[in-house]
Amino acid sequence: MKTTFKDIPEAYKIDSLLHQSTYLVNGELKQWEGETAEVYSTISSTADYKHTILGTIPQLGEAEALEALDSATNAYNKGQGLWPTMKVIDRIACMEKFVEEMKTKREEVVKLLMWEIGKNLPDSEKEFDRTVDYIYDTIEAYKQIDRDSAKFEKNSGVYAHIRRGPLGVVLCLGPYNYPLNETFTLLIPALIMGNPVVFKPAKIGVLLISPLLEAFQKSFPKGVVNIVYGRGRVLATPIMQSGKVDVLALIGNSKSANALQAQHPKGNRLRMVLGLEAKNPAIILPDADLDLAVEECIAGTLSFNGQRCTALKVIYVHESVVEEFNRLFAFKVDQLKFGNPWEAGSKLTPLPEVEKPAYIQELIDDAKEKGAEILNKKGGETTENFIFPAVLYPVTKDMRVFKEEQFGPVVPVVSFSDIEEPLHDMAESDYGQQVSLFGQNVHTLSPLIDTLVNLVCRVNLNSSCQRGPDVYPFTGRKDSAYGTLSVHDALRSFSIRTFVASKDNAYNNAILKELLEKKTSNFISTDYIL
Ligand SMILES: O=C[C@H](O)COP(=O)(O)O
Repeated sequence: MKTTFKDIPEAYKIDSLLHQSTYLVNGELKQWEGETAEVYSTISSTADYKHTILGTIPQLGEAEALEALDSATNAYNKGQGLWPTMKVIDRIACMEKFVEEMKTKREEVVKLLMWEIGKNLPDSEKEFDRTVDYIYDTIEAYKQIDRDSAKFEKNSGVYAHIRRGPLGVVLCLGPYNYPLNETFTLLIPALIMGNPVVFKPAKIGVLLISPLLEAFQKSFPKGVVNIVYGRGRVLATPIMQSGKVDVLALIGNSKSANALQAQHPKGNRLRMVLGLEAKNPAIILPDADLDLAVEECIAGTLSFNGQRCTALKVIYVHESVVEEFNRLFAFKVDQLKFGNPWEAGSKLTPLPEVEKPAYIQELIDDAKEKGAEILNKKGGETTENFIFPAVLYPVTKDMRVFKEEQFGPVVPVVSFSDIEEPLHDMAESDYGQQVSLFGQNVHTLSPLIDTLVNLVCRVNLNSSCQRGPDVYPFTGRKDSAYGTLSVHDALRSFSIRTFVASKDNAYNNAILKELLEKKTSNFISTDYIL
């Protein structure tokens, strides 16, 4: 498929290059006149369907990174700064102002999601709207946090009121596949709990943050949100080495997380909230509804071209139904429409990572050399920034596509004769996020689910894997995650529980009453008896 500028509808056109020349530090939108880097677009604007230049972003240096860090450090000021001591209601007001400002930028951000990362229009709109909802839900959850905690059982005569407060300065690094939504699942809870943030957007999906810079600047006190652009090793390394980061919040890969953690003087004792790799399997049992399994596996493996940590990355099918599954699945994959993100029905879109098609091709070649075949007619067809998903079968454990997190459009199918085979692989895997289980017999499913919940954190019954709804815990075992995200859990991940204890309940209650009347900075739940 070829596309030229003339094919791009007026509403989605970008007429000139986008030069982001400011960054946000200490409440100021600072002008940058130094080195810049080109940002590429995944959209074809030329007949030969190449990645094209969309604009430029600043490449800040170590000095600017440390300036941003100092600004956040001052806003925290060892827990005595403006942000951690601000009254709860005032912090909520900042967040409410921000979300109102953000909503005015929907059109711009959605357009950039399409141009920068190639996410199709419905999913780009969903990413924006889901983020807005996430912010509102976070505000509501914050008002309720810990209210429903169980009371302490033992009556020792010590009375307490429980509080929840911030942890300190957060370094926030987001992913390219959900540059707005997933980044904000770190940023928003961190902020509302009273933690100032230094945020560096990912290399891809960076310009779409620009329309929001001003909203951040207008809504939060100085130093609370700092946004810097540039190379991770230039910016994040000195920030981590300074030892001033209290929480590393990252969605990305474990290699980066390990490297950053090692740079921090506190190393293993550093608090972290991490969303990392996964190799979520689908397991299709002999009695599965195959039509349903195929539909769900299409969405699970290939939504946003498979570039989701929650994507299904290997499909295990019982040998008794593998032939039928493969036939139905391969046929459906070939029906998926490839096109630019705004085109109606585009399920597959150009890939934002320049090197991704070649990488996927390597996985295909390796699998073919070791005995797998491409089952679908279009599998492996390429243009410069796209490769049509290949369904590979039979995939075996020695193949790279079985071992690596492909994070792209290629689907390995493995057949099994005994359920112990996929269970064994899952137990041996470095990852443990989710699984999709397809079957109908309750007596077979229930013991299996009991086993699976100790291998992963979410079992999806007759449905594909996903993060949402955002009120559910989002986490993983082993190298898949550290800490838990979701509207409610993330508030806890970015805070610590403290309490005030007294043997005199009347006195404790009087203090509590006073604090509540004055509107405190840390959320106070109801009182407890220890
Ligand atoms: O890339 C990982 C995301 O958490 C996936 O989120 P999603 O399941 O909502 O697409």
